[in-house]
Amino acid sequence: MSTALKAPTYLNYINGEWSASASGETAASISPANRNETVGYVQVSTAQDLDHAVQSAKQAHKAWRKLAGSARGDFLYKAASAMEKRLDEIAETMTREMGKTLPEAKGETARGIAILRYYAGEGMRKIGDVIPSTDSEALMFTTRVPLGVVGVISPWNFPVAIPIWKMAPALIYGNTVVLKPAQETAVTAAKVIECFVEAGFPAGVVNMVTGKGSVIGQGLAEHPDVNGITFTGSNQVGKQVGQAALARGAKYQLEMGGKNPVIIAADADLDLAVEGTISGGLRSTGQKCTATSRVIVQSAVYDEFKQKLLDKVQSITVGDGLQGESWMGPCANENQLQTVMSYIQKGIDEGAELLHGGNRPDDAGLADGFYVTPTVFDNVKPSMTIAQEEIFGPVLALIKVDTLEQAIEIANDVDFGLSASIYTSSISNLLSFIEDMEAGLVRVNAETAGVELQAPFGGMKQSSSHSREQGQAAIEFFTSIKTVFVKS
Ligand SMILES: NC(=O)C1=CN([C@@H]2O[C@H](COP(=O)(O)OP(=O)(O)OC[C@H]3O[C@@H](n4cnc5c(N)ncnc54)[C@H](OP(=O)(O)O)[C@@H]3O)[C@@H](O)[C@H]2O)C=CC1
Ligand SMILES: O=C(O)CCC(=O)C(=O)O
Repeated sequence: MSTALKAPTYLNYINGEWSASASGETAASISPANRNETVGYVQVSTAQDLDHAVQSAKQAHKAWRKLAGSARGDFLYKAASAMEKRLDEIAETMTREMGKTLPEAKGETARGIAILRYYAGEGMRKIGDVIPSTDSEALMFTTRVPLGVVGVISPWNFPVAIPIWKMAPALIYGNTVVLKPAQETAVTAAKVIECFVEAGFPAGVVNMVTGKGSVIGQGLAEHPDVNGITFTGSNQVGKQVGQAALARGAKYQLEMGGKNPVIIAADADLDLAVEGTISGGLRSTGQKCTATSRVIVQSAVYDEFKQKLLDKVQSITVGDGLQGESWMGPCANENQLQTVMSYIQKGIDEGAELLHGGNRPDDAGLADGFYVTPTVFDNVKPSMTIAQEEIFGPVLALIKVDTLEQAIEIANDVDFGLSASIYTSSISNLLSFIEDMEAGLVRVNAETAGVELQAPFGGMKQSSSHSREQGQAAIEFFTSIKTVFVKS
């Protein structure tokens, strides 16, 4: 008799209850470290399930919006405490389901908890301004009201932090939520929702429906009772979501791709720059929208930087993120692995020189996972595909330039504008960079990734719908301003 336990099945969470989809269908969520391991089964939901969740959220909104902000905040504090107790378990599930290493998963879960606490506190902060009226007998001020029902469509690369940095501000400002997490990481999402359930949110305030993006994600974007849609993911899907929301007059917010550059100036601390390039480009297997992808180096230090970078990249251990010795886990899914491999081939075909990696690891123990070795290309021209398109994998493209002006020009010569960094010791270099770089996040002597939850986050150009998430900026999306004029 087999003693192997079947992986658990996770349900939708609708109107305060865990329920199976009307479809009767489930999908296996597998481990990218070993395709033969199933982490859990998740619901493949229908439009009918989604509608039930949206109607529950609409009904619950009536009472939720009437609560004091501090009372809503209490629920978020409780969710944070529930999650803190389960930090290790949730992080381990994330690593098994998505592939990032356990320390990264723990860091992300801790960040989710901190985001919940940050927005819990927002319930006590001001939501308007008094504005002097031209009528001396009148009182004029602004206040803010929630949108209503908010649809959250989240990706697999930050399965805890992204849903939370969308749901927590939505909730604190008085909206109710329907979450559609990426199907790849729906087990981790279910565990996040379990923490909200433990916090005792009223029925219908928080809902989760798992299923295909084309059915549940698109369904949310098109649903007439969903008042706001917040999305993080690919450019292509983001634009579709935005168009669907716009077509029916709903508010939307899109965070999409990046093609983030790091500039290494001739006066940089090269050891620091190497460290930041590796951490920014290769942690999470390069699957961050803020990941470093283009490494633009001044010719005076190009060879020295390249050698130092290679020395470090060669020592990276690729393996199962649950194993302590692994520095870099697998790609999150097979599609992503194939995308990365095809970009590597394109790089070779277009004439870039493959300096390191570019293949699957030859360790037989990794054959069932979606692993790729950390990859460095030399002699990359700014017009090459690997210097223009988001790869979302552990691939660094080295580009040589003579001057800082040239570096910034090349850094800006892409469709995206999410994050960018420079390593330099010169004030005039860093001032030019801050002034001229077209990116929503510019960082000096620090890697391109690394978002702080209390600061606005979002991109320029094709990277976003030009709104900002996180910090106090979140209030702009999740509320509408009401201008009040009172005369006795
Ligand atoms: N900016 C970022 O942080 C991210 C960027 N990406 C980029 O996107 C590429 C593809 O990744 P992928 O996972 O396919 O990203 P997607 O944009 O397809 O997925 C993001 C979210 O959108 C959902 N979705 C998919 N199709 C639709 C639709 N028609 N309408 C509404 N929602 C939908 C997905 O659901 P489901 O998972 O169920 O399909 C998921 O929840 C990556 O290679 C990377 O370049 C990916 C993830 C995050
Ligand atoms: O760099 C980060 O911490 C955030 C990255 C992010 O938002 C994303 O990849 O979607």
